[in-house]
Amino acid sequence: MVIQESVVPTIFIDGEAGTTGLGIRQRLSGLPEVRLLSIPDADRKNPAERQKRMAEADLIILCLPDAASREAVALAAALGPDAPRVLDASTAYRVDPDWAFGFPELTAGQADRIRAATHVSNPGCYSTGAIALLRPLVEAGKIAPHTPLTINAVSGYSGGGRTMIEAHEAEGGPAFELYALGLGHKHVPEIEIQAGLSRPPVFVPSVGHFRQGMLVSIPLHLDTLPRCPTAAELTEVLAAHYAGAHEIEVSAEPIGSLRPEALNDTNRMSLRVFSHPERRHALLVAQLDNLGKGASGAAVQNVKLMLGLDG
Ligand SMILES: NC(=O)C1=CN([C@@H]2O[C@H](COP(=O)(O)OP(=O)(O)OC[C@H]3O[C@@H](n4cnc5c(N)ncnc54)[C@H](OP(=O)(O)O)[C@@H]3O)[C@@H](O)[C@H]2O)C=CC1
Ligand SMILES: CC(=O)N[C@@H](CCC(=O)OP(=O)(O)O)C(=O)O
Repeated sequence: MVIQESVVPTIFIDGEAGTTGLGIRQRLSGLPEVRLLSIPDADRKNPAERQKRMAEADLIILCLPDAASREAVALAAALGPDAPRVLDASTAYRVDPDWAFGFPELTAGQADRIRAATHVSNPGCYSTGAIALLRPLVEAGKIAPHTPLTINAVSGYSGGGRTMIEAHEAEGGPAFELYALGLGHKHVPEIEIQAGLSRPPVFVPSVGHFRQGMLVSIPLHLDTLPRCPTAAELTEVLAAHYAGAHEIEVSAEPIGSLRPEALNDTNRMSLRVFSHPERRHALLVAQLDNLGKGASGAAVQNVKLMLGLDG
């Protein structure tokens, strides 16, 4: 394809040297439809140099800690009419009503909201799995919004960014650990709001000594849900909701175990419903790459929507 230089949209990734930034850069570098601006390593934390690149960009992607993201948004806004559009990978704006939530498969019209938005917030990795499982079931009336829910999840250590990667790879981290045991993990608000719940779920994340990959699981007592649905009914709702979604598959394959790493280096997510019908127990499970559909892959999906490259 021959693309005229003048119409090629320009992107600046603020935080391109970090885990998520690098993943986005690698994915976008294969796209001839965009031009990537870069910043010398010595300047990557220099606000004036970053702002100079923002002024040249049509879209900036922020792959920074929350506080630095907020600073970057202010740097971009200060450009006034020349301000670029913003896609933020941090937690800072995921429940801000002025930002579009960057999960195109969330609900009808969400992809169009992302296409039209000036400010888009990329979902968190755990949140992506939990919201993908819950939102269609809440919308279909299978799970009542006030249902007391618990979400268990395990992530590879790359979910903790450079610091956790270095700790696990240099010093050898724990084989497995529960964390966020104050039960105040930063993803709870976005899961509650974007899944359409009216009661915050108990969220129990954990990290294992493997680089990437993730499982998010939600146990259900089916007889506490409206009209006691079967697992097959829950699967049908999910399958219908994601029927046209390229990155999300709903599997009914009968398997007895699941590994977090199965979808590594893809942008895909698999959703499953397991059950014990006599006990009326079910388990919803999402399997994804925390660095793929959980971060950089999702960001590139949003970039394509924002720049009209998804056709
Ligand atoms: N890892 C994951 O699975 C996911 C991460 N995210 C989110 O993406 C964002 C980035 O995370 P991740 O890539 O994992 O983290 P990393 O720590 O790997 O990368 C963050 C990058 O930002 C740089 N940075 C920090 N402060 C500034 C600043 N003031 N100005 C410019 N650059 C700065 C860091 O530099 P230095 O290292 O030198 O401090 C580093 O290169 C976070 O908000 C995270 O919550 C979202 C989904 C999943
Ligand atoms: C293992 C690990 O530490 N994971 C990170 C979540 C990473 C992620 O996807 O979330 P954000 O985009 O919201 O940072 C954590 O629990 O804080």
